[in-house]
Amino acid sequence: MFRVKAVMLDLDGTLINSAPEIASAINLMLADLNRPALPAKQVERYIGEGAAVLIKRCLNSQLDVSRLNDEPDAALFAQAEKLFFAHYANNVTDSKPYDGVIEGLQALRDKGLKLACVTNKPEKFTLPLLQKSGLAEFFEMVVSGDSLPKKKPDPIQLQHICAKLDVHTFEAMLVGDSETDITAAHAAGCFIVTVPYGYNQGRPIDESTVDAMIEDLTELVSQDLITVLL
Ligand SMILES: O=C(O)COP(=O)(O)O
Ligand SMILES: [Mg+2]
Repeated sequence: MFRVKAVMLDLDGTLINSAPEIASAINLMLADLNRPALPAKQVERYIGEGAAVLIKRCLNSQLDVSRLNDEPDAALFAQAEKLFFAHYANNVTDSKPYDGVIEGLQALRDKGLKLACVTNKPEKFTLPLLQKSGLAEFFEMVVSGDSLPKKKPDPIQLQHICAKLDVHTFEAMLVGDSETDITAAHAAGCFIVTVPYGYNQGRPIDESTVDAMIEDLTELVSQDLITVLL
């Protein structure tokens, strides 16, 4: 049982199953660059540290795995980023929430918790996606990957949200799907709960690094994991 005033929720892989649309936009980008398409599951493994890291990994995917995060040629990267952003703008709002998300958010809000969305996704994609999927109304705050000078795994987004919501970080919980979320939550000093269905670079979550694991968002309330601090 965790005593909190606020719950922060990751977006890609926690609230929304965005990998299929991200993979198709990536493959349209690669086609424009005359490069071979990547399997959607491979693109999914590159998600989690923002658009720039995703694009770099896709451009480096033919190289030895140890060079996945190398800096590609700057002109090539700039061209790829422009193409990816243009293609992703066309399908970003097609992505859908996972089962249990709407019900889970409703139950958290009904308990009187303050809710915020924290994502490494750029803001120009985050906001339309939240609007179109019907999730925007649940959040008092949304902090995207380019809203602040740094993003997860840095704790700055979580610290910023807690300061704005007027809660201590130890009175807040992050619900996420990846080691990026776990590292950020540990650094901020908030609780971390994970879902198993998202994008953790192809690895299962290490249970010993989290406060709890849930199958879907409804379990936060149905399993009595949260007590609301007054
Ligand atoms: O855009 C990403 O890299 C991942 O976004 P997330 O932080 O919502 O999982
Ligand atoms: Mg995520």
